[in-house]
Amino acid sequence: MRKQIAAANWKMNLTFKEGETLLNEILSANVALAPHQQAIFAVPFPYLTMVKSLTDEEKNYFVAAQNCYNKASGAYTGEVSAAMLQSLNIRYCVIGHSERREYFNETNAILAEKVNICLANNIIPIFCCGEPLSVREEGKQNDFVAVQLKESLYHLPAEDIKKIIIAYEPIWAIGTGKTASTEQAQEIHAYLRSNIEAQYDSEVANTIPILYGGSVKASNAAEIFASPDVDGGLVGGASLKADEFLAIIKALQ
Ligand SMILES: O=C(CO)COP(=O)(O)O
Repeated sequence: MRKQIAAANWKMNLTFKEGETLLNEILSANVALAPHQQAIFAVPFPYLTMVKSLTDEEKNYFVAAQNCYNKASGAYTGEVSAAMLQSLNIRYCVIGHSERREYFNETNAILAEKVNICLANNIIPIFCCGEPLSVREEGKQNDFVAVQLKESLYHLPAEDIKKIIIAYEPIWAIGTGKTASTEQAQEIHAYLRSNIEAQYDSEVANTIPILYGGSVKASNAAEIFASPDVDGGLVGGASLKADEFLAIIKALQ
């Protein structure tokens, strides 16, 4: 059975204390997750050890970094390496969020390096893809995401790409309150899976969880997650409120 994942992306929000309070509120609800379900909290670097110490991996609650650098180590002031994350036993890292692509000029080629360095350090990339509004309006979204996968993931052998989580986040739906319709999400998730199958095989394609991101909230999560090729969500704004994110965790199928 494919993993079903509710992933919180706190982005650059919350003080340490606010983050700790939010997390404690969520964890104290003790929502039981089935073996194929996971809740993952992608938090700012300074909060990783706090979140790591509070989340119980045996109960399928995990912490993730939001980024790492594409070089192993050295004179890169201000950057954080995958090896550093591994040394904190962090198991997941968001790679290629559209905000990083846009504001930090992360190209598909750089993201391929980040994917490689994560895998080399036993960190599972949560690889983000998704098109801007102009591309959606032209109806070219499938071609757009296909290039993102090809240039950042398709150099990987089957045994490595199988470890990855993909998050499809249409840029026009991020933080806008506008979600892709259930049909739009299912359609492009099915396309992503068929593209992976064409490059690898159906076993690989059916193993990789594909999360939807973009204005997921308590009121729409269950409907979005019900689609056969949507395996959960990567959630921004609604992950900053305990009751909202708890409802999203409970909406996992
Ligand atoms: O970017 C996102 C998650 O990574 C989505 O953000 P929102 O849920 O705030 O739209």
